[in-house]
Amino acid sequence: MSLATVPVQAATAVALTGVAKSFGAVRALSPVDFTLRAGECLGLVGHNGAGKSTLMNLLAGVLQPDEGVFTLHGEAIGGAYDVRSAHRFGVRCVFQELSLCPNLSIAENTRIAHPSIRGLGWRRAAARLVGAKLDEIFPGHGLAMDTPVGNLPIGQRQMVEIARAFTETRDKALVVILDEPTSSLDATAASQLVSFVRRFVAGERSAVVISHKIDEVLAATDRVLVMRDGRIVADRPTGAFSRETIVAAMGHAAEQRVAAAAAGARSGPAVVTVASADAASLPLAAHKGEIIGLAGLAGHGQTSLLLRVHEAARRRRPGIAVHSAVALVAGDRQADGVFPLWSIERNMSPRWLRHLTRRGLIDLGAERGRAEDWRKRLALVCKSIESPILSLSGGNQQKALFARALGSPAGLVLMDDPMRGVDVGTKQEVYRLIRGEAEGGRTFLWYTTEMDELFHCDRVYVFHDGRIVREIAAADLTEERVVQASFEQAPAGSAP
Ligand SMILES: Nc1ncnc2c1ncn2[C@@H]1O[C@H](COP(=O)(O)OP(=O)(O)OP(=O)(O)O)[C@@H](O)[C@H]1O
Repeated sequence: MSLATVPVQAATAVALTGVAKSFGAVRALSPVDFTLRAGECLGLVGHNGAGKSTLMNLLAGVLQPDEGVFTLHGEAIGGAYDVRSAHRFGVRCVFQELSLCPNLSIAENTRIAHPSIRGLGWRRAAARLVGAKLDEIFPGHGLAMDTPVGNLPIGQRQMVEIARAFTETRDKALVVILDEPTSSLDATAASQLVSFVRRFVAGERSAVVISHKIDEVLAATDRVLVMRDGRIVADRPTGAFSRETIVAAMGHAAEQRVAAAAAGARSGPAVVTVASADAASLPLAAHKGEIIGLAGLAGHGQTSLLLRVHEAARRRRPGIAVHSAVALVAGDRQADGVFPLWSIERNMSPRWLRHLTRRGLIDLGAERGRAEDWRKRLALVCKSIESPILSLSGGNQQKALFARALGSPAGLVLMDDPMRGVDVGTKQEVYRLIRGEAEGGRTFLWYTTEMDELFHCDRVYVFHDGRIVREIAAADLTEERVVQASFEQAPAGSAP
């Protein structure tokens, strides 16, 4: 990187001037100028693969720029800039692909990010610091600091990653980057985080929020930068944007709500039934052609139900009957989704292969053709579908998982909060696809933490504490009903 001093205003916390980054032939970032002011919460939005994470990984010292000048808190960086230098300047990052070690406890993971916690009793000190931060950001989180992180569901892991980034020792957190911080949080935790970030920047500290949840960006930020194909294409105070103008600046067509509830969808045969576990839980049934939403606070049994149904398709599970082949779109793509050493194409095709086999041999041409078709349908941004899956941005990896499930012949598709990190334009395409597939007779069980997505469902089951406490038909669905039911201890029957 070429280094020189650039003049900056006193209130500028970060100025990156003319920074560019390529990965081989992929130009991830054209030279861009980026500034972040002290006391500001900046929203960074753009389509999947626009270059948001790359730009922030440069600021976090994870990647080195090909060219450009860095100035932090008025000081021009005069040498190599890496993760350690970023930490010294108070730059912290909450990564989209969580960076916690699964075999270590919450306290031990905190120590890794904060080397100044040392000496006798470091574990207790780390537990106290991160525990206090969790209490401050997510009151009522209920986490024990000696729990191995790998035992936590993804939403709680995301909370730990966030609290760890904001934890302060003698090293202060001055600039915190949050890359898709609420992608696995339910609405309550997400709004706790937004309130905390507003308090955080009320002093002279700054935050950058990367998100595909546009309403959240509008609520949390002071200014919004829109990126497109490695460039910054719009930079305005948040108040000067609306949801529609942000979506348009990203290069997406205007959003349209897909018609909900296919009339009479329920009349088909049951594809899956789950008996009630006890008197405090309702049974579940999904019929051919139905889109069934699973709602409630994160971690209240929705994912575990999907996994039990998935297992029941292979071997008998008490109380669950599955009358179809199943495909799963994993929500925790790092743990359950991608095959990290395989190409994009190979990651898409495992569920299709049986149908692409001729005389015991895989028809590679057909596999390639189908993968190319899904690449186009989902606007997957990549140089080639033969590239490694890990060369894709997070949202594009998620699209490959969609292609794997939707391209399979399975009659029942299980979706575990599958839109994590997927951009607004692709979501619209996927919603249309799901509705079209349902009309063609496919059944969907769809757990989502995004309230808006429940309105694409024909019926919704609300979970609390591992039980189904409410069934709501599309016609009766309101946000208030879902929120109210999320805190119910026992079934209240169908909505009136
Ligand atoms: N390690 C890598 N190797 C090759 N290409 C990469 C690598 N990391 C990122 N890219 C490419 O750089 C481009 C920008 O990716 P980036 O992750 O910055 O996008 P993004 O805007 O954060 O997307 P998303 O919303 O999906 O997270 C993409 O085309 C991506 O495929």
